[in-house]
Amino acid sequence: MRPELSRRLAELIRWVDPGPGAAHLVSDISGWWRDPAVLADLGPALVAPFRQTPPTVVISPAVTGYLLGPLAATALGVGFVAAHKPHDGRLPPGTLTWAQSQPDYLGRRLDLAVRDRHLEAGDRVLVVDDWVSTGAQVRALYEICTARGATPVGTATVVADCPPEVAAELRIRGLLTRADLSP
Ligand SMILES: O=P(O)(O)OC[C@H]1O[C@H](OP(=O)(O)OP(=O)(O)O)[C@H](O)[C@@H]1O
Repeated sequence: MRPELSRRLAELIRWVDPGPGAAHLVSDISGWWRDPAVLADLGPALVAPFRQTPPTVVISPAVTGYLLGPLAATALGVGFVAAHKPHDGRLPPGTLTWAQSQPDYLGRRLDLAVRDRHLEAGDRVLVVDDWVSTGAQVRALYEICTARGATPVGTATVVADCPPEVAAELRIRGLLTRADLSP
């Protein structure tokens, strides 16, 4: 099942020219959600490496992470926590824990925020995202978990496009690497 899923994930990516001045093509991964077999298989495949040390909750950053995190959480039978990227002065309600990321793949230092009441001391947290490049956003989420007294157990991602030492340090497990993809 795993090689078939990997092949379909790679097939379904489209590469798009984002417009004038762009240095390279960007990926359009919307096809992953349009394919019913991929949609059914993604959650179980993402969480498989983490079943022996079961997480108590899944967390994902806005916005594409919100599409994948609940699939992974459902596969594990645990809940899901949304990590917001506040913009336009709009914040989620309630008491929040924040972290600012290191420069991400676009050089952005992003603020990430999680509602305190959804992460508890003792939670074992699995981060889920579609694509990890520098690991900056993952690292910020690990900081939030630690600040709440929770333990990040690792990151499940579709594409682990980060240096091996980053993947090892942050315990990132991906279904694909850049080498699996084109161009
Ligand atoms: O490893 P990093 O350098 O931190 O980059 C990876 C992150 O960047 C992308 O999200 P983006 O912030 O572009 O938001 P999106 O999901 O709305 O596309 C991607 O979905 C990851 O969350």
